[in-house]
Amino acid sequence: METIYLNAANLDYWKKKSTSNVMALGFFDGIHKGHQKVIRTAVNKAKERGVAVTVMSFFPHPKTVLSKGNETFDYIMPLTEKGKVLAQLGVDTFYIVEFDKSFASLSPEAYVSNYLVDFGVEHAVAGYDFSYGKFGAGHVGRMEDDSGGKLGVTKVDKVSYQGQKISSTWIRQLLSTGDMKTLQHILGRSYELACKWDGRAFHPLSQYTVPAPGSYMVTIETKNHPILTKVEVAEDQQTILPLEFDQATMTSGDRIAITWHRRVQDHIMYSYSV
Ligand SMILES: Cc1cc2nc3c(=O)[nH]c(=O)nc-3n(C[C@H](O)[C@H](O)[C@H](O)COP(=O)(O)O)c2cc1C
Ligand SMILES: Nc1ncnc2c1ncn2[C@@H]1O[C@H](COP(=O)(O)OP(=O)(O)OP(=O)(O)O)[C@@H](O)[C@H]1O
Repeated sequence: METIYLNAANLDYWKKKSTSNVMALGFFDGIHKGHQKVIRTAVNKAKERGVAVTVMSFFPHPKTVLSKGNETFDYIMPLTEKGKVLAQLGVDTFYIVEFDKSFASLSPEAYVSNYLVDFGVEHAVAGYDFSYGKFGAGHVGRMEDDSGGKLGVTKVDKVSYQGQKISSTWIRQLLSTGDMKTLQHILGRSYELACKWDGRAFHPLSQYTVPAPGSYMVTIETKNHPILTKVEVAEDQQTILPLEFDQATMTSGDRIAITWHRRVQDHIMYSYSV
């Protein structure tokens, strides 16, 4: 899979390089089951048509740009990780548009014309609530008209879990309460984050969100093999302490994947001597 960072300076170059494709649209933080349905729909449409499948996302998140920098934003996964998951789902090209004020102020029609039609998109796929263009005024129901009939559009219906729409916002809430079990259901996989080991504790790499402080069962990649063990997330949520494994198996400075299974019931062990 090729990853292409688009901005005003290189836009024309990449337009010329593009070929016919089916494109999935959205920010896709966390790539949960709703996102997966959008992307799989695009992959299937592209296969039917014998063209490439592309994803167009943005960076940074629109909220950080449109809130005048006042709002902090917790990313669920960095772009590199997003790219890996998209590649596994069968995406050929991953476009990341630099989301700045001038891009945000494009009219819905200008966005569809300059970023979809001009990029060889013959069919676009987005979820039922995808919005685009200045003030988020464009929505998936009018995209075909915004393109002047030049592209077809598939709108993917809402994917829910226990009656609630699966969303990146919900993932952030589950991380903030440490509910890794529900998170597993809405991601369709266990939550994973990459860390560095400093000889004493793990520290998350940037653009991951660490679950709420507490104890968790996790799988850690060590030198030789993955181990199932227990860790404690400290109050600062930047320090993850191993509770029960042989620290000699770790190599300092490594990029280590931690897969989160469940929160361990907080309890105090009393011992009595009689
Ligand atoms: C060209 C373009 C312009 C946008 N302008 C605005 C805007 O002015 N205000 C806003 O709140 N969101 C704006 N957005 C963000 C969208 O409304 C939406 O949040 C974003 O495309 C992510 O969609 P998703 O959350 O469905 O993935 C814009 C998006 C695009 C693609
Ligand atoms: N539960 C869902 N069912 C179907 N489509 C979805 C679902 N969630 C997101 N999508 C679609 O996936 C794409 C990416 O959406 P987006 O990144 O806004 O996800 P989100 O989970 O809704 O995020 P947020 O919680 O920040 O609004 C969009 O086309 C959106 O419509």
